[in-house]
Amino acid sequence: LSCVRRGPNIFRYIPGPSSSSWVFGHLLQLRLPLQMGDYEFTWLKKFGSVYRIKGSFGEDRLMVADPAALQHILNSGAFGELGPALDAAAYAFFGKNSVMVQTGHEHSRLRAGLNPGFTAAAVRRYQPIFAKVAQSISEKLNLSGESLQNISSLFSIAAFDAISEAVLGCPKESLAPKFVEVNLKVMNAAATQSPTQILLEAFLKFLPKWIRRQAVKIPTQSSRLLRTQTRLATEEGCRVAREKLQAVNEGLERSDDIFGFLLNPENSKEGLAFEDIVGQTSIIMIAGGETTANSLAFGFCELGKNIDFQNSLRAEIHAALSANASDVAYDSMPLLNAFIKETLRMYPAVPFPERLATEDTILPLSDPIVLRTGEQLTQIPVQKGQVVMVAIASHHRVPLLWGNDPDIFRPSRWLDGSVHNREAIGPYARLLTFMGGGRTCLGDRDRIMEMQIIICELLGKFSFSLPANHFLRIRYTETLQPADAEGKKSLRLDVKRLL
Ligand code: HEM
Repeated sequence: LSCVRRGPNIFRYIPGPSSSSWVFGHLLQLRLPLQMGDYEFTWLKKFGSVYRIKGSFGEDRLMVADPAALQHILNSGAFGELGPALDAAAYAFFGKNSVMVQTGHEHSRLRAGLNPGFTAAAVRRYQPIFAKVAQSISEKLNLSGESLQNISSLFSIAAFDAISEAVLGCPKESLAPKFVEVNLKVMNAAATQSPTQILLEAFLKFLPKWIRRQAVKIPTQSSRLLRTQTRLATEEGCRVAREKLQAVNEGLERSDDIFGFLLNPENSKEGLAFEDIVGQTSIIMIAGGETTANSLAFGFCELGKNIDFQNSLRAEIHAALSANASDVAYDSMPLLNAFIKETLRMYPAVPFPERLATEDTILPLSDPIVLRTGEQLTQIPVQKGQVVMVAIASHHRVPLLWGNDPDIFRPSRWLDGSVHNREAIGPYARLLTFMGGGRTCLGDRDRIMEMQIIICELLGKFSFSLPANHFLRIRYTETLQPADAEGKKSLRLDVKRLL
């Protein structure tokens, strides 16, 4: 039964959807559907948790949602690089020194140096920052005479404020206005995904990595914006870091934000250089801000749909606040945490990152697949150079793992035993939202805390409902984004102050 067929042609026999476009394969259906998952989740139901799709120009790719295969991809070291398009995008968005574009020893060195800034103890220091940011959203809602609010843009600004204070140690008002403006614009640039862009990316895979990474220099409007953004991020990161070092030289106390912490040689046993630290400004500001803002927005949309659940969650919040408003035990609130987990399950910010096999390897499978030939396969041989999709969003909808209604937003699944208790691959709640293995997201702990604090503050004081004729589009724009019918980032909710 457990046969392993070797040779490059094995993929031909792996079932998957048929494609009518040799040029695009399935990339348009995957990346530009009206609603994210329109095709992907149908394929998952039809072909199971590992199937073949077509990339551009006839390329075969695997969509992988199977737990054992994902464990291998993320932890074995055999998939040591990002896929070509993701690598070029990460390089363009985050710059050449960012941890995400490093590989091998250099990646491990940077991770080891950065980790101490993101431990649970470190994250607890940021709690007052998140509380302040949450209150500022409340104040904006209080001051606004309108009940209809674009919640997603409020969350974007708040998440940027939070990251700016927690990481750089300064309010966004003290950053260069151009830097702030460009950062807030840059995710909208990602939203300009089009067939042309996907085609351009398709050509990149034929080029060596160092040339591919120069694609950001092609003089288009969006690459100009990205270049400006990484330049300004490095300049602002350098300026802020220099000011911190100077303050210490003048005998002032060290700041305990992430940069301040990492610039202290006592905290960085791996000896991070100045450039190593400031080189992370862009990834932290962009990856950290938008992902959180959009996750919150999707969560509030679900609250707007389910008023009964919203009321129950609010009752839990009021009880926790009245028990101890100055030190809320967020992790001990069952509905709050079930709600956050369900939001991150249904709306994983990065739904299908690519990985490249850097050596020949064998993918083990939890669930055998049946080839077109009728043969059953418990392992798939993968050759060096093969691109696979880490199908996070699909993994989160495999019925065996999450219960028989995985397409439904149902926080109670986390409380009634529907969720699997297999070995976790990712760092949080058996989800893969923050990835897993050596490239696990660095910001997972503080994002959970930020979400807990913002949800408690807002739900404690306001009610949220969906306006009539509401339409939410879930767009893939490198990350998942809530959008209106025209595809513009937006989520409007009716907000009412509670008496
Ligand atoms: C809800 C919020 C967030 C989500 C869902 C999220 C998700 C992810 C995912 C899926 C990856 C892996 C991408 C890949 O390798 O293809 C990643 C990487 C990363 N994230 Fe996050 N992220 C979030 C917030 C943050 C925050 C707040 C920070 C920093 C303060 C952060 C910093 C990073 C960094 C530095 C990496 C690169 C790690 C590496 O390549 O070794 N993220 N994130």
